[in-house]
Amino acid sequence: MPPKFKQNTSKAQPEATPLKSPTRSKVGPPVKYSIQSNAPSNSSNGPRVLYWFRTDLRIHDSPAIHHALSLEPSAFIPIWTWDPHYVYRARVGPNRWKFLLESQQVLSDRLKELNPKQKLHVVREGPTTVIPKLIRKWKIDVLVFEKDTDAYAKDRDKEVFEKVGALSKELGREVKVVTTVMGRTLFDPDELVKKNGGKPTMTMAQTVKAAEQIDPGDGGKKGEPRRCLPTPTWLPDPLDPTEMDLSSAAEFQHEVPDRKPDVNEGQRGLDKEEQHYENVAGPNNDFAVVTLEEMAIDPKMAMTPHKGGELEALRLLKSYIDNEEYVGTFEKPKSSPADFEPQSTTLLSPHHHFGTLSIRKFWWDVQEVFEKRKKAGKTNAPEPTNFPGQLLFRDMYFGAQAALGWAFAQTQGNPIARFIPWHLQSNYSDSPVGEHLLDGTYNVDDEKAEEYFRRWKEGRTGFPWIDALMRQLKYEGWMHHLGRHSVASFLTRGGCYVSWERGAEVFEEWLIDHETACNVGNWMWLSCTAFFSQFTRVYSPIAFGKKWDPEGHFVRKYVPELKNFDSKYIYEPNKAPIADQKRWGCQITGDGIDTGTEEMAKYPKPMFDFSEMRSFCLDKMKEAYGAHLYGDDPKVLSGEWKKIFEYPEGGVKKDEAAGTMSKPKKRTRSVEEHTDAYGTDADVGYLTDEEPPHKAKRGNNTKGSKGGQLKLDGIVTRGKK
Ligand SMILES: Cc1cc2nc3c(=O)[nH]c(=O)nc-3n(C[C@H](O)[C@H](O)[C@H](O)COP(=O)(O)OP(=O)(O)OC[C@H]3O[C@@H](n4cnc5c(N)ncnc54)[C@H](O)[C@@H]3O)c2cc1C
Repeated sequence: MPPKFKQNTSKAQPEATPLKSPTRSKVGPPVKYSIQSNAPSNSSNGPRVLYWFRTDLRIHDSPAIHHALSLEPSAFIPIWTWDPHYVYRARVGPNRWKFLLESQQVLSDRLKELNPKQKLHVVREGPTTVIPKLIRKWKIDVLVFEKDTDAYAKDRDKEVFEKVGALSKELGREVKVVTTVMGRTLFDPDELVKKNGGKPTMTMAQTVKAAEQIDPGDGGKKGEPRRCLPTPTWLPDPLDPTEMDLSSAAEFQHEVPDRKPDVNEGQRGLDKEEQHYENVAGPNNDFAVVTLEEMAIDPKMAMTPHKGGELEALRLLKSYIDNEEYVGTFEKPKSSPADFEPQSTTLLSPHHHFGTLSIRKFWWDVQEVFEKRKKAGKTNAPEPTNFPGQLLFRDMYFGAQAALGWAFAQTQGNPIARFIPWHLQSNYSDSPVGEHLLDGTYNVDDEKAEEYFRRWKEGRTGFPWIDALMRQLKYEGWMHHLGRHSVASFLTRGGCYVSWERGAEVFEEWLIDHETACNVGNWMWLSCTAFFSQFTRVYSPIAFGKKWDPEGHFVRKYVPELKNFDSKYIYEPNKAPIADQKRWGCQITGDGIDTGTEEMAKYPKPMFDFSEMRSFCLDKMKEAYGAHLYGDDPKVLSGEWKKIFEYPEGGVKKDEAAGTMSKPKKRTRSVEEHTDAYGTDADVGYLTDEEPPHKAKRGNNTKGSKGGQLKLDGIVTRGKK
């Protein structure tokens, strides 16, 4: 008889042997739960288990699935709840929806492979209302899900706990709620915080020190993430279809959510009513995965070439792991932000976010490569710039977020966020879950800053490196880490002097790998709000791209109107003689709204003098640092900071003459003295001042290939003819 779990070890466990103590094998999985290897049929007297998938859309190395199956269920019902919070209140663009829906479909197919009666049951209602109803209707005994330390998730899960507790009393029988360890990070973020003295993890050193005190609980060493768990090879049945059917349940009152406010309204694209909440089990009453069309999202707007789903994640991981040289020598600062097809880093981040790839599998597979290389006398790249270091950075941000909750993702009330009187600051409102939460709007204190922000977002700043990166983000949903450095520095302290929160919101909307902890943490880092403070290190929007990609292949792909420009002008096309601009089919003029014609495109001039704005920002940063204010300071919360920085009380602050931001003061030091083409994150070795060699290049890297032009059909629309 086949065991319920596939053993990922060289020594398969003997059949019908419940494992009492965890054992370790080379690649990993100690077996924490007893494995019953009876015939693959439902246990007749086991509990009915409702399994709630969230950010764990996989069957490999899943602590919660593992636990659920160890209960030997008489029925196992895997669900996904279609939470209106993510549909209407969190910013999610078409690309991320596409990635999620693909991931769900692949998961559903994977479940079906394990048992033809199984699938992912998508229930189209918020979890806090639908779960108690499902428990009642399906006579569930145990609800199982994986822990999540995101601020929203914590509140939501607490509410589910309370509601199930109340239901349990009402029904007069025990309904258990089991939350298993978090599978989305290497270490439990709450544990990291505990071992860090109750404080947010703010540096790599703190994170590693805290991790070193955590026992993985599987026989492994302190400081090591726990080993991977086996993949199930069989699943129990759900209930029979008549019992599953919700349409016939008179007591099942489907709650259609309030659509307003809908922060995603502008990007649905199809001129039709949304249908995804019409029926709790979908239009065919079969719990099918929602479609983009049902959400009124135009599939043409979901252009990302990056595919969701566990199989793609495992395929990608294997392709890297098979390339031992790449894994062993990978150093983030040496990977090029200008590489594409393939990119220079793994692009596994969206899979980590949705849990289509276990973060621990990535960790342990890399460790195995390191071991192999060590045995062969080869050296491996050092932490933190190597792959394990990258994963630890991720945990660091999760630890910081876990300690601070909602406050982590905003300035007001945030004790780690240095207060900087940026333009376009967030508006706040009191809220039932806490004081001073972002209300989703921002204050346009300066029209010019608003224009800079719009042009940055839409990739029409007139700086081709910045515009190429922003268009890559918008259309593909991903950007290399150092590209993110460039555009984040440019929007905040190294160009536009616009609040990091505006940038984080755009990333939230467009990234397929959006992860609040990492996004907010990195935006605070790049804007020198928290984690990093060397604000004199500014990325040049010209020199930085040029260093990596002198020929401008990346710019030519994503800003195709410049594709014929000579390399000499590709980063500063405004400097090209007019006759050449005409010859190359693109005039450098305007603000980028009028994109010209097929015959003669238009690309904007730089929207400002970078050197001037850089100096202006440096002065402002110096002033802000001098004031020593943080987000939780009473002067920040009360608005008294406006007096300190002579900030306008409200409305739009315009320069008398031209409606520009208050004039940049001339600095005594030259721009060159400050402008560091690479920037330096000495603390973490993100970047070095060295010439960036393409050391950790992937096998068939096509950087520099002629085939790199992007066919941006429908992207860069040519206006009037
Ligand atoms: C302004 C800004 C915003 C960001 N927003 C996000 C976000 O929303 N979600 C997100 O996952 N990452 C974010 N990052 C971090 C980083 O840019 C991405 O994780 C990385 O580029 C993803 O590409 P990759 O999978 O090829 O990374 P790789 O270089 O292959 O790294 C492997 C994995 O390590 C993790 N990782 C790598 N670098 C970081 C980092 N600095 N912080 C946290 N985790 C890291 C990711 O899970 C990644 O998949 C942001 C960085 C910046 C500067």
